[in-house]
Amino acid sequence: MTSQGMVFNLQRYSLHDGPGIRTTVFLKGCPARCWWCHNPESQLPMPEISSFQKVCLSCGACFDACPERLDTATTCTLCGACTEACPTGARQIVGREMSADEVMASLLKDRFFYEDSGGGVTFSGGEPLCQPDFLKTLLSRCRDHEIHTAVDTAGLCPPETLAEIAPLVDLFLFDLKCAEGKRHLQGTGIDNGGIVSNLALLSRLHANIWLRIPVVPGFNASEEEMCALAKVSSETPGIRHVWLLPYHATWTGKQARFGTMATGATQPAPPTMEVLEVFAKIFRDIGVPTSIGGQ
Ligand SMILES: C[S@@+](CC[C@H](N)C(=O)[O-])C[C@H]1O[C@@H](n2cnc3c(N)ncnc32)[C@H](O)[C@@H]1O
Ligand code: SF4
Ligand code: SF4
Ligand code: SF4
Repeated sequence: MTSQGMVFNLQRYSLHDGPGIRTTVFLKGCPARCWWCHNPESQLPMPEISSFQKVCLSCGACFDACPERLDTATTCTLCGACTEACPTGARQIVGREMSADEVMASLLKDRFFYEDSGGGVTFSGGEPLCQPDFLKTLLSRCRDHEIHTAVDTAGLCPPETLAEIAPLVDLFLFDLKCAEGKRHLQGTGIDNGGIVSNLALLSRLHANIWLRIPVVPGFNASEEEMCALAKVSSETPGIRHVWLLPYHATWTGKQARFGTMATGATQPAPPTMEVLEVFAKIFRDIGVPTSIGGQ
């Protein structure tokens, strides 16, 4: 099993990625390009330079320090000279190769919080199933330490990978973003056929799945779409709970940060609580336990 992987963040005291107090390990790399993704820095599988314009003083120190004169598109070697020269932290390298030992040392620091709160460790991203060997190593090591694990995934992997990982995981947070194939492709850049069949496969292998649905205006925030997703939820045996995650617009600041533009993205207003309650009722009316927000 691989003992090295590409990590872009380790977030301690996380309260929204499963039960209790958790540490969330964000693995870098995702084949999808959801335009609303609040972690755009997770998408490329390799380290990258970020430049957060909101805290940039335009002082030019990064330009002066860079042997390539900031020609990042073609010649950046990720040497880090610009990030060291930056006085505000506006310029950073995101993503670094970490060993399983390093990650575990960090996770074990909080094991008493996990035990006291009924929490544990969540692997997210990016798409954590894109680094299956590293993920397997970390899941096995957590199990050795009796740490509860969750995997936050959009099901973007071959079915064999999912089948191998499933027995090592205590809880799946599985995203199904849209039941309608064409709309899914337009919003995420990925066909949902493999995701739907992976969810069906997982429901035969695992009895503890929470389905998470980001409610994104202009993409899936309609009664028609929620009815279709509610039907899938009620017909999929392992789904214990559905969470409707209200869209939020933190991605807009980050898009500036990474210099990438989302496809055709305007910034919609987040859904109101009234609308979310109407959507939640659609699920509850057919017997699917449903909450609003992440846990
Ligand atoms: C960044 S994703 C990483 C895991 C996996 N790739 C996925 O999409 O499920 C983690 C969670 O954040 C949610 N999410 C992403 N962008 C969001 C946004 N702008 N508003 C609300 N939830 C968002 C996703 O739907 C998913 O449940
Ligand atoms: S990491 Fe190095 S090469 Fe890349 S932009 Fe910064 S200083 Fe230039
Ligand atoms: S060094 Fe930092 S603050 Fe100065 S121009 Fe570069 S990114 Fe902006
Ligand atoms: S699948 Fe998840 S990580 Fe990948 S782009 Fe979509 S929200 Fe972001």
